[in-house]
Amino acid sequence: MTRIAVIGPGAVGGVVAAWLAQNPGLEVEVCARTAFDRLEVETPGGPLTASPRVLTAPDQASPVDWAIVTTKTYDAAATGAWLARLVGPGTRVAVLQNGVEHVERFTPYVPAERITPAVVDIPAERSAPGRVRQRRDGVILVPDGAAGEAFAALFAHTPIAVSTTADFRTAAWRKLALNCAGAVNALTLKPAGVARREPVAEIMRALVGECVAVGRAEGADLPSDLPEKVVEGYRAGPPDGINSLHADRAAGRPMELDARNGVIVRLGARHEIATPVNAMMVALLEAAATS
Ligand SMILES: NC(=O)C1=CN([C@@H]2O[C@H](COP(=O)(O)OP(=O)(O)OC[C@H]3O[C@@H](n4cnc5c(N)ncnc54)[C@H](OP(=O)(O)O)[C@@H]3O)[C@@H](O)[C@H]2O)C=CC1
Ligand SMILES: CC(C)(CO)C(=O)C(=O)O
Repeated sequence: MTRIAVIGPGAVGGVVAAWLAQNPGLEVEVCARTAFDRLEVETPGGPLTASPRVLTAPDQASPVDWAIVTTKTYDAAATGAWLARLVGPGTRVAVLQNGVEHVERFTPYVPAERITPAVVDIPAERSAPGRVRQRRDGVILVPDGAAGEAFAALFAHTPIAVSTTADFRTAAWRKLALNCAGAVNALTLKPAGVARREPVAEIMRALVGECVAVGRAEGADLPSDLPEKVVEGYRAGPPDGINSLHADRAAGRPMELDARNGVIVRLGARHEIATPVNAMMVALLEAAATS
């Protein structure tokens, strides 16, 4: 029996835990901050339920085969307290978060060679603890190699397409390009359809243009038409789709501003690349969130 702990069963974690728990060969538990009875996920194919064991304090945890991190990037320290109990000699840690610093964020708690970074594209929204709407079956990308393959195998029974890539860096920067544009939704508190306004799309293109410049300096292979492609993607998707930065601001939670826009400014400064539009978004959203 493979033991899996999902740390942070929110939107992404709730989807992942519920799907993994459908395989009787996997023993799934969730490490939660807020307790709930069971997971109820509205998937593209219909309702899905699961009743994994719910742990609410790190001292209830013991070593597992896989620890899957699905907390927000700003909750890394609290996640580290779970990892201290969950990681034993054979444990692998998969980090399913946005941004491009999956490994750096967790090396204070786990050796880098134990960490499998993952790019997650599963749009999901949480309405209450344990209740999630999964908008698409979704995709997860992990690096080539034994750990990536073992992680992908965990999802073989699910409709989530998990695959490995030889160029994880590029995959992560491509996702960051999509996410940095989403700051516009958090600022306006308007879902994806706001991208249909041309002046708003122009701001999104500018955010992504800076991301492309910095990503290339960091070694990612990013096409010049990515800003346009990102806008097209927003316009083609459900107009009422709410990204997780927007969801955080709307709920009064902290936002992953540093991981999604601040990182472009930080790494841009290292390469002497100007990033005024991302810096402006960070400044405005920080100010908007401060009472
Ligand atoms: N939502 C989406 O569509 C997508 C999100 N992502 C990325 O995935 C990551 C997770 O995002 P998302 O699922 O939206 O986030 P959510 O806020 O929905 O879920 C995070 C969960 O972590 C829990 N948590 C916080 N602190 C702790 C703790 N100390 N111990 C245990 N659990 C804790 C929260 O608990 P509580 O219930 O108490 O708040 C919450 O359930 C982010 O990096 C995000 O950018 C990537 C692709 C899509
Ligand atoms: C782009 C999107 C909505 C889906 O994968 C996302 O990454 C998020 O909400 O954080």
